[in-house]
Amino acid sequence: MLLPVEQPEIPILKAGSQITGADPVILLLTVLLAPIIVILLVSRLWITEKKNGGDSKLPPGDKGWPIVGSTFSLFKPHPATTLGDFLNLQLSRYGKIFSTSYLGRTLVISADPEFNRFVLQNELRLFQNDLPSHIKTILGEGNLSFMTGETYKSTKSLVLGFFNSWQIQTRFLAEVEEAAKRVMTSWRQKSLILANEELSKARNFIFSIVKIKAEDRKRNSDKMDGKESDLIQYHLKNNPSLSMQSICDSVIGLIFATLFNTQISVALAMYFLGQCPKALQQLREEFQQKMNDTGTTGKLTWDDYKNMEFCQSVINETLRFGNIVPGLWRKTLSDIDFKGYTIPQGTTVMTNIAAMHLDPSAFENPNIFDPWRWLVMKKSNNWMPFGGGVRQCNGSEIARMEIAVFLRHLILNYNWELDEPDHPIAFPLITFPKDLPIRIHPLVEKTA
Ligand code: HEM
Repeated sequence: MLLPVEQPEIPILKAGSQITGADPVILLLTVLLAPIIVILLVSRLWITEKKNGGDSKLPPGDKGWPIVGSTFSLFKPHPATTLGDFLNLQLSRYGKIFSTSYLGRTLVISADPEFNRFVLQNELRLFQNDLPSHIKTILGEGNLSFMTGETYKSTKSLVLGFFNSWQIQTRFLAEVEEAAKRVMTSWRQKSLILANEELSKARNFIFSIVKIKAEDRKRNSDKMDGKESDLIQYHLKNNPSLSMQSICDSVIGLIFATLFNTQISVALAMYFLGQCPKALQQLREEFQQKMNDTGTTGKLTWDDYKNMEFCQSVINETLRFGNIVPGLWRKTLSDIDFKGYTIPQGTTVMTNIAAMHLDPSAFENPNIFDPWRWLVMKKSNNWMPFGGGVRQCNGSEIARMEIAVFLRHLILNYNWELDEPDHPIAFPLITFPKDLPIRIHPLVEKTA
């Protein structure tokens, strides 16, 4: 029987955060400045409205408070497997495309798959990436996601195809297996682990391999033999105008942010599978069957990985229900007409991927972790964990393979259960507040 995954209440105030007393000077200043602030807020909002040509053809919606708009409601932490109160309310009031505002700017939010595909497929022509600054700060500069215009186009052309090449897939597979093995072996000495923290060690291990390679290339850039055996060499050969430092920065920046997504995906899969023993058992049987079929010494091949149907379904479902990237941010480059609405040039648009993933009209019982649905439906227009259009994730195949490798090592070697309640929170990046404490029990039979 499938059980809905527990959706806990999220505490808003932390202990010790209450206001304990009021300074008279601050009170006086507040009274004097309050009317000025209100006038500034209202006029700022009015100016913004004027600049956007009025609201007449914008999708309907609630603008929230002056200047701050709906910022606090929009970014309020909530379980990653839900949409949160704000989005649920707006979607039920205004439908799948609605307007709101954040930090004095109009924001259109869409849960409509047709509109979202239109937005993502018209990147660079009608839309441009427009991440909020706090997300940029969290992810770090030097990331391809923040580049726009010509810089983006030339950098993208360098990485395009590279991540999907046969060579990188097979080479990366060996490195990921090594990272998974190291981490899992170290667990043999423990019974209680903080899974998310442990997985970040694997992420750092993979990251350190890239860093060592980048530094090695930097020292030996004049001795290159012309073979494009990795991304760093590829950059060196094909983009000689880029400085060595910026090549290293871009590769490191790129890998660092993206490895976080994979780390959290594995943690999410462990969390979901831990609550769904039937799926865990079926996955274990598939892994064991594959090992028996190939008679290998435990090493996973690319073909094995591709042919594990239930494992692929578990990954699809984890990416749907976990909502690792809940929304993609864009800005309109011209006025956009869609379904009777006009969205003025310069408006921020958020394609809300989480709302598509949790839409009951697209997924039956969307609040249930049900990997079996993918054995039947195979694919869905509403499933977009890797985005779409030119910015679609270049590492989707590598990410899926990494998740499969980690799950395989984990499931063939351990049983586990949650030691105390924890739940993935959208904060805005996904986090487990307690780092996912799990109790592990080594299996003695077949190991990988
Ligand atoms: C489960 C893990 C991952 C998820 C859910 C994920 C998701 C995404 C999403 C939604 C985007 C689109 C961003 C946008 O449109 O603004 C993206 C972009 C990207 N991802 Fe991933 N990603 C994952 C792992 C990876 C990995 C492991 C790599 C590389 C090894 C990678 C490389 C990239 C790159 C290079 C882009 C930028 C594409 C561009 O801006 O043109 N991703 N990813």
